[in-house]
Amino acid sequence: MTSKIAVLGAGSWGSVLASVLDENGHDVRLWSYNKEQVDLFNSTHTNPHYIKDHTFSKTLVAYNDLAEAIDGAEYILFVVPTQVTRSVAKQVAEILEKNNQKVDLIHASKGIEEGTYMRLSEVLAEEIKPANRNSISVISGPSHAEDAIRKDITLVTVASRNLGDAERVQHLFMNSYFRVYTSDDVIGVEIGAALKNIIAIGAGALNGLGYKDNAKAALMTRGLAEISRLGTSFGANPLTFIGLSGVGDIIVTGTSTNSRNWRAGNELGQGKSLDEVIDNMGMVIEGIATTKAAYELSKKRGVDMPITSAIYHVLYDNADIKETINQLMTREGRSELS
Ligand SMILES: NC(=O)C1=CN([C@@H]2O[C@H](COP(=O)(O)OP(=O)(O)OC[C@H]3O[C@@H](n4cnc5c(N)ncnc54)[C@H](OP(=O)(O)O)[C@@H]3O)[C@@H](O)[C@H]2O)C=CC1
Ligand SMILES: O=C(CO)COP(=O)(O)O
Repeated sequence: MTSKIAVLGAGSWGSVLASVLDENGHDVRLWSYNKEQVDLFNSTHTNPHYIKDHTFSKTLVAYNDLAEAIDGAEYILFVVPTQVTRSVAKQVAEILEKNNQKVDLIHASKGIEEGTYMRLSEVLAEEIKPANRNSISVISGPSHAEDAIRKDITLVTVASRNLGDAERVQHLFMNSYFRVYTSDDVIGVEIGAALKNIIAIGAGALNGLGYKDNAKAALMTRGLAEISRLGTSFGANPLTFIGLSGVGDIIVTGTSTNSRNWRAGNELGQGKSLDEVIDNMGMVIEGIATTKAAYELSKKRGVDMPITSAIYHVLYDNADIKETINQLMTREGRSELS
């Protein structure tokens, strides 16, 4: 069965997810707020700033008018950067209300909203009234756009409070190279997805400083331990953190030069300033804002997150990275599982 799906955000991941859905035969409308990008996409079927050397199918059409993109849609998939999701959701809410339209919501973004410390399913629930929405799902996992667009094997998880809703979303995306598992642990999937970006920045920084495999494995493992501590404090299932949205995503972003978060950390480790790193990337580095949100959240909730705290001080207090690592290494000894 085919569905009408609006994909909001035509950056790296939005255009790849739209392409997967288009290939699966759905009626997909890809929305971008950038008119030039939409015109280029529709005339050349390319999106060169975000996805290099790829021609998209002619059946995938981009829209610049949000109302046109979501008119008649059964599903709306949000793939804009975390910190602008609320503003896009407000625009969507207005249109849905006016149309008296009810949709299923999905998001694929990885972050925590600054200031409110909310997960994105919470942001969507707050902005879009129950009269205009059915389910809210999150799709997440180890999935670099650069690999998925080449149809490399990619496995992700879709989480929804109700497993039946997750199963419907699973069927939208599943194909021979894009395999989707279901979960009802929305909290765990969203927290794993958001916080792995902090660890990816750390792993990149270690690389930039010349540290080798032992150090990176240590950071990723202990990083996952503190993500899991924060997640379970909110009621997440601890097993989620050894799944695709936990260890899976830490492996892919903590070891790959495709990761913007890893690359940002690597450049910081090599001595570049944060402003230089952000200016050069030209794409969203979610881990920067999420480090601040997670650091503040850990303080509020009394959850020990030494790695997040160390990365926060490097990013926001200009702390020296080597000195910060030294402080982590000379902390009092403790039991691994405490
Ligand atoms: N890239 C990947 O491999 C993956 C990314 N993700 C997640 O997907 C989310 C999006 O990332 P990604 O696609 O990579 O990011 P990109 O930076 O590649 O693209 C983001 C898109 O959102 C647009 N945008 C920025 N601000 C606004 C706004 N206020 N309103 C509307 N659109 C806006 C950008 O436009 P412009 O650049 O013109 O400002 C751009 O088209 C992130 O949370 C990321 O963590 C998840 C899995 C994989
Ligand atoms: O989340 C991702 C892959 O799973 C993409 O990570 P980056 O945003 O660091 O590129």
